[in-house]
Amino acid sequence: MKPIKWHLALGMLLSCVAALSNFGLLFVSGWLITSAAVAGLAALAVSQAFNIMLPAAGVRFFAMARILSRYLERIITHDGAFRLTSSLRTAVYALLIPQTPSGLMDKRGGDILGQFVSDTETVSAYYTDAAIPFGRALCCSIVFIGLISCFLPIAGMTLGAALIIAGAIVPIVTYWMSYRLIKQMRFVKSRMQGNLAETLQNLGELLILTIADSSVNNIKQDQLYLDQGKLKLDIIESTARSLITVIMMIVVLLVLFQSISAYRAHLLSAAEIPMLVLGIMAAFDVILPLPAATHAKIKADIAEQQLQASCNHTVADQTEEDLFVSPNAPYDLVMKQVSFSYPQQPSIILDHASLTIKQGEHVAIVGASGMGKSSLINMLFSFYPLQTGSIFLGGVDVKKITCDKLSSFVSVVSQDFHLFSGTIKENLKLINPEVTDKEIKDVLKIVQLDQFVKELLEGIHTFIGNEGVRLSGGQARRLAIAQGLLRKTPWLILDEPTDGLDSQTEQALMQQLMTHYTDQTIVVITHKSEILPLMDRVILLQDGCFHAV
Ligand SMILES: Nc1ncnc2c1ncn2[C@@H]1O[C@H](COP(=O)(O)OP(=O)(O)OP(=O)(O)O)[C@@H](O)[C@H]1O
Repeated sequence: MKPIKWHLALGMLLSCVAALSNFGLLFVSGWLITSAAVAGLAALAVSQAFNIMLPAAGVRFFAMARILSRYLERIITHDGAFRLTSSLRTAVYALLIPQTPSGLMDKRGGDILGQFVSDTETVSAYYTDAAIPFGRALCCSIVFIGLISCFLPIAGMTLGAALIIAGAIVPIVTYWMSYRLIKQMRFVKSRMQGNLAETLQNLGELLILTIADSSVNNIKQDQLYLDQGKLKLDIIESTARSLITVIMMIVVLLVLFQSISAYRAHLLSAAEIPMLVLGIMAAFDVILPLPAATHAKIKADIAEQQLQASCNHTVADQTEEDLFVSPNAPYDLVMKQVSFSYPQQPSIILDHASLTIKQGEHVAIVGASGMGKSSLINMLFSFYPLQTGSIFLGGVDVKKITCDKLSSFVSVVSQDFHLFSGTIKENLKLINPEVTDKEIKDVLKIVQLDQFVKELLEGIHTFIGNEGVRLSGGQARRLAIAQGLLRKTPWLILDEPTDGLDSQTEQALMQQLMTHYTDQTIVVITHKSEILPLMDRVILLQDGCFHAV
């Protein structure tokens, strides 16, 4: 973060230099043009050679400084904003990941994606779109008032009062008028993104159920609200800008009258009158972007609140030392007096339940639907806190084992497994890059996919589509099991591994697993009674307790 800070400070400095150069350019040009007009350029050059050369050089200097500083400012500030976005995204990602999935339980995928992409961008844009305009306006205003006061103190005071009204009061009123609307728009935008993501994801089902139209209508309505909101914000912003312009015109007129009076009193030369007037106009150049900057600030404030709310959930209270905690062999699982229910859910999944599974055992967990068999995986990985009791793996409380570490000991093939958009081989290599073609062949044989792959024109190089859409449900599930097997962990948990398989393939798959993985602990969560005889032990989960069958 330290190098970025310097980057951001340099951007702010260059932005101020650009604004001061612009002011200097108009200020000095005003003097030069009028001097030339009043005295006649040739006569002036002859009579006041030094005085004409100096402002002319000043004009060139300020013109060059303005171009150069604006160019450098753009490069530095935008580079700074990109760096800020990337470091913010990294930080948000690092905070979001450990919460999975309990901290994100009340959020939708589209929402999280929207937050990750647009909120981080909006917060970073605070720097270019809000911090720089406000910082520049503050710093430069002090310089402008000081300079104008040197020539005509009353003009400096008039400018000061006007800058306070235009640069502080107008933005405060803009903030007050826009905050609620922007907040509501942020909410509607997030809802629309969520709806859009879900509609696209489930388009097939929505079309079959003929409810796609209502989804599309919801999205259209939200878009309409956003368009109308954008129009209102534009009106507020342009009204505020117009108000600033009106204030500027009034100040210009006032300063003009004050300058003429000062000229008559021989306190000011004729050439200094347009210089002050042009200076006043240039001073307002730093105030005009403030209504837009106010909107950027509101958006960044709201985005920051949302990000903080998302990132502040903490799940496992692990310490730095826990990063080095590892289960010890033998990797037996011991559950002691565990009680568990999901947050804000009345049903009790486990009620002071105890269970031991020894390393190398092949165990089936059965029970009626909704009893909480799959939830055991969430408990093992500490995704949700237990109400009572503890779970130990290899003698270590799983609460102390980081998710990363635990997953190097336990592979889970859940019911909602995930396949990547790529080939069969790529999906397997992604899980274990070291895996050889021979190992791939062997594992495909174990999961009963060898024959199917042999018949494919491109074999293991066949593209399976997003989430494996080009495979049947049973084939996709077996590929997911192959992924789990290639992780080569001491523990393998398979949630409904034979769902969607004919009984012959089911038996062949389970037999292969049982004979090839004798050292591995295999826990199968299942409803299929046909595979139970192949297991060492069957455990029934009923009414929050484990029962031997
Ligand atoms: N993430 C979650 N948040 C809140 N409640 C949940 C969550 N996951 C599951 N549940 C609830 O917990 C209960 C147990 O669900 P679980 O999926 O563990 O049951 P199961 O025995 O595996 O069911 P099935 O055999 O049908 O797969 C259900 O009532 C379910 O609604």
